[in-house]
Amino acid sequence: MIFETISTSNHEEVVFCHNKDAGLKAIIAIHNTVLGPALGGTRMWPYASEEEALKDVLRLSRGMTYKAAVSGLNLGGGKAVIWGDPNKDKSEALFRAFGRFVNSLGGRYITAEDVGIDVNDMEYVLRETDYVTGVHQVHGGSGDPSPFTAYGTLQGLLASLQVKFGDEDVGKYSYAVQGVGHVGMEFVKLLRERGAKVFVTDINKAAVQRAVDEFGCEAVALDDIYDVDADVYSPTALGGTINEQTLPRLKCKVICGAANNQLANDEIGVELEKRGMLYAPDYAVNAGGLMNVSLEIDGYNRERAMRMMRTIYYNLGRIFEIADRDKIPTYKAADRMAEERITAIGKLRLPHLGAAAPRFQGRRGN
Ligand SMILES: NC(=O)C1=CN([C@@H]2O[C@H](COP(=O)(O)OP(=O)(O)OC[C@H]3O[C@@H](n4cnc5c(N)ncnc54)[C@H](O)[C@@H]3O)[C@@H](O)[C@H]2O)C=CC1
Ligand SMILES: O=C(O)CCC(=O)C(=O)O
Repeated sequence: MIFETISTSNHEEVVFCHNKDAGLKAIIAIHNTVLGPALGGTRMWPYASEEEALKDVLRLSRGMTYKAAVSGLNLGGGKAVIWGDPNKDKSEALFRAFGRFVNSLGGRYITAEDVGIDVNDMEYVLRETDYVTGVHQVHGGSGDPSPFTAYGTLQGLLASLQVKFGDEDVGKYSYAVQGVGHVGMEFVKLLRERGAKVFVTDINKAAVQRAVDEFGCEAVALDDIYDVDADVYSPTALGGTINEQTLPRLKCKVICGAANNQLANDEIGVELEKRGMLYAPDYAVNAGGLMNVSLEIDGYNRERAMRMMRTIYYNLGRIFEIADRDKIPTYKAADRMAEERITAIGKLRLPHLGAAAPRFQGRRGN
């Protein structure tokens, strides 16, 4: 059953990590390393079952392959999940045990933050392996990638507004933002700074209150976010929120947010197209964090990172052009762009085997 699943999703390697003393149950999935080592964050979540955790890590790691490819990065796709409650189960031992597993892969997989994980957790991982990014600036790292992901999402939004409305006046439009965590809070701040009307929701009531008090957003109940009459829906929490149940409720003209795996399935992408809703493919929009942490490999440079964020605008423009040219939905255009690059470069290079391990210039003892 597991081999069948892995073979259907075309993964290279899936590692089940277990350490009883540390209470670690984690899965690292390496989807594809044709373009380079697999870089992708670690998610900590109280999954209902092992199947759910496996399904999540497989989808997320595949998405990373496409994200790196479409963004022009020399990176493959991988991701990890730790099965646990981020509010209760974190410890130094847990993250160090996890770090050892990451290290054992010799640089084929490089980790970073995702949902439920912050820069302090990566501090422990760094004690066990160099193959971690998004580490504190004191170590020569780039810190929390979320503000970059949010800024990159803004670039994707500008490209989307341009295509849909013919202008890039963020403040003229209204937004329904689902999830005000690390990325979402930064994103609503950027929207409000530009004068936009912003509706927010989150399961974390304190986060919603902060978005209201500090940034002047309007709170809506969790499920009501799908019914809000806003121009743009921004999924910035977990994946799969655009599905058969929510689609008929959405009134927006543009979908542009930072969450990974927003579409429940490909048919939803086709349906969005039919309904004239512009879908900005998630992995192209939310690549800012990946771009930012990837710069740690050669020596982090913030100015370079900010310049890279702008490429998201052009990547989205290219995706929309392909969709228009080939008369295909935007999700498919993004997939096509990514797959063409992997195929072309794959003909030139063999899969990354760890021989040319990432360097991590300028960090710690380097
Ligand atoms: N942190 C980063 O740089 C990147 C994050 N992403 C994606 O962006 C999304 C958000 O990531 P982060 O902000 O880092 O995570 P986070 O854990 O800081 O924030 C997620 C927020 O979503 C909320 N949430 C969970 N389920 C919800 C629901 N059903 N309805 C409303 N709110 C809900 C949580 O309470 C939390 O506040 C995730 O899908 C992640 O994979 C993608 C690229 C990079
Ligand atoms: O931004 C990060 O934490 C690394 C990249 C990543 O995991 C993602 O883009 O989902």
